[in-house]
This record gives sequence, C-alpha cells and structure tokens, in this order.
Amino acid sequence: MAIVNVEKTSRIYRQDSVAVKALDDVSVAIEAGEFTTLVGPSGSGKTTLLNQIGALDEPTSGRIQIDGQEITGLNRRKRTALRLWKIGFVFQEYNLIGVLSAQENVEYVLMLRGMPFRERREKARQILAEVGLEGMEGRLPNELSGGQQQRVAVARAIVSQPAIVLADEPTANLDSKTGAALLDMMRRMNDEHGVTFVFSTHDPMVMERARRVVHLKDGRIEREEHRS
Ligand SMILES: Nc1ncnc2c1ncn2[C@@H]1O[C@H](COP(=O)(O)OP(=O)(O)OP(=O)(O)O)[C@@H](O)[C@H]1O
Repeated sequence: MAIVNVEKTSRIYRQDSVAVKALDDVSVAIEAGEFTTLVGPSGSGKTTLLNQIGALDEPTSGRIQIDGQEITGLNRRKRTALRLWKIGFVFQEYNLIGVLSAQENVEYVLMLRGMPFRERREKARQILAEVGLEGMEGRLPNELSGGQQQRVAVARAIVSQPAIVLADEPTANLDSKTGAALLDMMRRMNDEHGVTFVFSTHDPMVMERARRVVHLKDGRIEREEHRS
C-alpha cells in the first residue's frame, strides 16, 4: 500500500486579483521504503507539494491520503495529531529549538507522544549515536556546526519512526562535503531501517543519491526517473 497518495491535487494562491497555480492537478503515490526526490526550477511547486503531503497546508482541490488516512478536510487538531504520529520534518534552516540541547530537541517529539522519560532519553541517545553525534548530546544548537545541527534535525525527524520523513532542501545551507555525508547517512537510515524519505532539492548531489526523481514544472509533474 502507498504511504502517500496524492490524487489530482491543485493549490491555487490568490494574491490581489492574481491567481498562482502552485500545484496543478498533481497525482503521485509513494510506497513505503522509497527514497524520492522532488526537483524542478524555482517556483515549480516542490515546497507546495511537500507542505500538502505534510498536512501543513490544504489543497484547493484534490485528495491526499497518508498511511491510509484521508487528510484533506481534517480540522486543525486532527492535522496536528497526524503530523505528530505519522510525519517527520527536516527543514532547510534546521528549525531546532535554541534553548534545548541536541538530546532534548530529539526527545521533544517523544515527550509530546507521552513516552516516559527514561525510555525517551535512551531512544534519543541511541539515534544521536546513529547519526554520528555521540558525546554531543548536551550541546545547544549554537554550539554545533551546520552539518551537526542538520543531523540533530534528521535524528529528531526519524526518532519516532514516522510513516514518512519530508525534507525541504535539507542540504541547502551545507557545504558539499557535509551535505554528501548527511545524504549518505539518510540513505543508510533508508536501507537499514526502511525509513521512507521525500526530499525537495536543487542540489545535483542529492539527485544523484535518489532512487526515484520526480521532476516538477509549473506545478505539474513533468516526468520521473527510477534508478536501482
Ligand atoms: N504563500 C504563498 N502565497 C502566494 N504564492 C505562493 C505562496 N507560496 C508559494 N507561492 C507561489 O507558488 C509557486 C510555487 O512555489 P513553491 O515554493 O512551491 O516552489 P518551489 O519549487 O519550492 O521553489 P524553490 O525551489 O524556489 O523553493 C511559486 O510561483 C510561488 O511564488
């Protein structure tokens, strides 16, 4: 079964009297265990599509299901719950909580899910070690490099084993070597733990590592590539 099913989805932004079709009748299905990249020129609709899949925004028309659950038309409370239980997010700007340590940032989502203290502390430590941050658990975000902060963000996104992890230009603020190491780490999470990832990117290095590349243009899917 597809983890994500986007059916004939459009998103029109209206500004003054101008309507922008950010997504135009897009249909795409993503299966569990995929490592998919959305590519396309600036303004082609990548972020808009990720925001729709992540229940951060409502489509103007069409339907979206995540892990078998219809998300279009849900009220705010249900959307928040869906994000908490089913989706992990990695943003371009890391979006870590500045006053919390790496460990606490990773634990936070587990706390929201009601996991007991000891269990969540152990789980967060484990995942931070897996992303190569053993010994840095107590550092605040501003005591970590950009690449390390993004590793914390990935650890936070995957610690709760969500159905899908969405990453909007995750390497945009990293130098190419750090970005490549981050991508390799995510590929490993995909291989070893079956974490399903969907990225948006401009970065050729990210595209190279993808298994499925979906090309967007003017809010539509133009073509797809599949690699082994
Ligand atoms: N909140 C908004 N209000 C009005 N128009 C918007 C809004 N968000 C996006 N758009 C427009 O929708 C279109 C798609 O934008 P989107 O951010 O999805 O593109 P993108 O492919 O992610 O671009 P980039 O690669 O530059 O991040 C663009 O024309 C953009 O200007």
